[in-house]
Amino acid sequence: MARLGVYRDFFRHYLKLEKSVQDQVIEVFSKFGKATYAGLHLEPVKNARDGRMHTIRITDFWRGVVLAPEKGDLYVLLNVLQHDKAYEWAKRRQVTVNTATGVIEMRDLVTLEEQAASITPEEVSPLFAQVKDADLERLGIDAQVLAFARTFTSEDQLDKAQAFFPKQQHDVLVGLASGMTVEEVWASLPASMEAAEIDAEDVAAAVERSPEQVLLVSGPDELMDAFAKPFAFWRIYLHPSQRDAAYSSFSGPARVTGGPGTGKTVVALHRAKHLAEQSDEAESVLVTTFIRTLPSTMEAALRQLIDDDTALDRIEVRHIDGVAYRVVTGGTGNLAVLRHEDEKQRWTRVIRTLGLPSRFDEAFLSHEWRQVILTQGVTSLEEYQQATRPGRGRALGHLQKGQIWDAITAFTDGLRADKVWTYETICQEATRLLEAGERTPYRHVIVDEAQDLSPWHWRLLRAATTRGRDDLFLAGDTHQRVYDYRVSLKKLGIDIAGRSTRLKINYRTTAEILRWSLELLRGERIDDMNGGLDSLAGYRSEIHGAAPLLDGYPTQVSELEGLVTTTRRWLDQGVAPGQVGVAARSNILADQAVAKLKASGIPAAALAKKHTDAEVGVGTMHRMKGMEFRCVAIIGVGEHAVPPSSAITPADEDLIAHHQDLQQERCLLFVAATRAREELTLSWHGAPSRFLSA
Ligand SMILES: Nc1ncnc2c1ncn2[C@@H]1O[C@H](COP(=O)(O)OP(=O)(O)OP(=O)(O)O)[C@@H](O)[C@H]1O
Repeated sequence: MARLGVYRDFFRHYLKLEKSVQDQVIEVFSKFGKATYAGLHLEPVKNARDGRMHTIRITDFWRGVVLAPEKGDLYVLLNVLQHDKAYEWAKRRQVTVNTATGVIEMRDLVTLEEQAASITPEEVSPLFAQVKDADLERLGIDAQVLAFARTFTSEDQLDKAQAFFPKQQHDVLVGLASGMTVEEVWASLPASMEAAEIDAEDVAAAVERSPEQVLLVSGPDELMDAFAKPFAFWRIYLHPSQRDAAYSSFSGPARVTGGPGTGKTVVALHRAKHLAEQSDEAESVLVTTFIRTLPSTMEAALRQLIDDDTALDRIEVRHIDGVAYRVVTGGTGNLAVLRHEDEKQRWTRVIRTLGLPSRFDEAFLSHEWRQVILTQGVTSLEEYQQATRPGRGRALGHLQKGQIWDAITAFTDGLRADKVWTYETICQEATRLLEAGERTPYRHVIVDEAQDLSPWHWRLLRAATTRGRDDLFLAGDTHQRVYDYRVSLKKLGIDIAGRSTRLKINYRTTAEILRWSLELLRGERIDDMNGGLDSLAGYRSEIHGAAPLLDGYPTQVSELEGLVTTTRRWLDQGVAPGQVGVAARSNILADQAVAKLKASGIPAAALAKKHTDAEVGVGTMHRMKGMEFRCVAIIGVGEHAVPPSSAITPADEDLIAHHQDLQQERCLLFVAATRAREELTLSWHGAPSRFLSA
């Protein structure tokens, strides 16, 4: 009986096929197991560079490319393309066995040879001058790739070679070019083997050794499952820099940074797996974040990633506020948490009772409490008088600080007396309890979207984690910060010096969408949470597609009509409704979009509610955090809506806060735009947002 493997890279391409072709792919291959070679109707490809390339009929117009090793009954579905393209693709490709790891690898042999022939040697110093041939060979670089790589003088040339080099060899070269040592790259290779054990001719054995590249399915059910959740089966293969960040041992806190879509969450998940598999205590690994929607998706992803139930049980995935809540309640009982409206009323009462001047209104006081008092951990008037107020431009005199301190004390005393809490006070209390106690609940803590945590969250995590090797691991990107907190990790006792990895390849978004999105942040000075500035230098995508579409409309009614047309176009192209995301700056507009789509017969639901794969997901830009969709429409990007004036401190009131608010709004639009995998549209009515004018 024939056995089938699916090349993992194909899953990404599969998503873009029309639904009818997708269905036919499943139909053809679900019968695969029952067939013998003769019954498979595999056609050899004439003039192929690799004689193992075959094709199989999917429909009259589409063919699957299948690798059929000479020995055995194992076949690998490599791609599905239109008839002529399938033959052309198969003709050019060659499958070989990597000499260091024994896994299979594929190259576009024809392009590689053409490119190699067109090279004129340059006078500049070569990119890999420091690396010896013997080391490159030990890392699995074969003679053809080695000869070509020796001609590279820039990372740009190496980038371009990605299109035709074998993936693992390319990854090795990228690792070396980014400054990793030969030993570091060697350690990052998935299970390197002794050269003597590798039979370069035995492709079937190599396929068996390549679970990261080929998903071997045991029968039609598993095949259906894989095609029903293609992303899950495709996300496993890690780049050396990702593998290094996820699987290294660090002497203290470490972090991974990188622009949107570079796989930081994937790294965080692999790190959780790695630490849990190594650990021997129950529930000793915490995975946490400030983004409400993330814990459930991360938990589901961990279940897919980890087979061992014992390791899985050692991991707790919890929202950061939930971590604090559990420490304070001890896991039983409830705390009364103040609603936003009630907090406002309490501030108003305090202002009235103390007769504060009108400039110290409820918004000012709640900001001062969070941004200065809680952020710096101020506990007395004396400390407050000394405290600097970065980001709070309005100067305060001694007397005024006294008034504000009285108001804030009255507010917090009131909370205590009435036994009501805010998430901040729960966090403070949890930290106090942990610092006073003898045991820390976690041995390892992994934080995703770390840029959005506040100083009191960091204090809590520091107090909750046993200090030592691999204690804290942060994944984040300050270019995506959409909340107010700017922290210095070092000042909070979290020193990541020398233990930071920056990822550069965006696996989600096309180069066209990325280029457009990056323009939104051009010239912005973005901090790195560690006293310096962050940079996205070298950040890139190797996937290509259409440029974003920008559309202005005369009225909101016509703009929402436009949204319906765009969404229909995507659905007609075969995009599943759940793979379409609609983002708006305000909840009101998001609700209107849901209503309009539904009234037009398009299934849609708010992302805040339980949104299924059969519905277009609509939400605020904040809600889009950490998500991804094949197609994204950002609506209402008008002059007054993005940024909304309510979110921007007036310049004459506080210039620093004004600039920070504007930057945060730009980051928010950047986050929404970079959720799109393939297509992005932005629309507005009236005049466009000032962010679009660049
Ligand atoms: N090595 C890889 N090969 C292929 N796909 C990858 C790889 N790493 C990550 N991806 C895919 O790229 C997408 C983005 O990954 P992920 O969500 O982890 O990125 P991120 O850096 O956390 O993004 P963001 O900061 O925008 O939330 C996902 O679809 C993921 O499966």
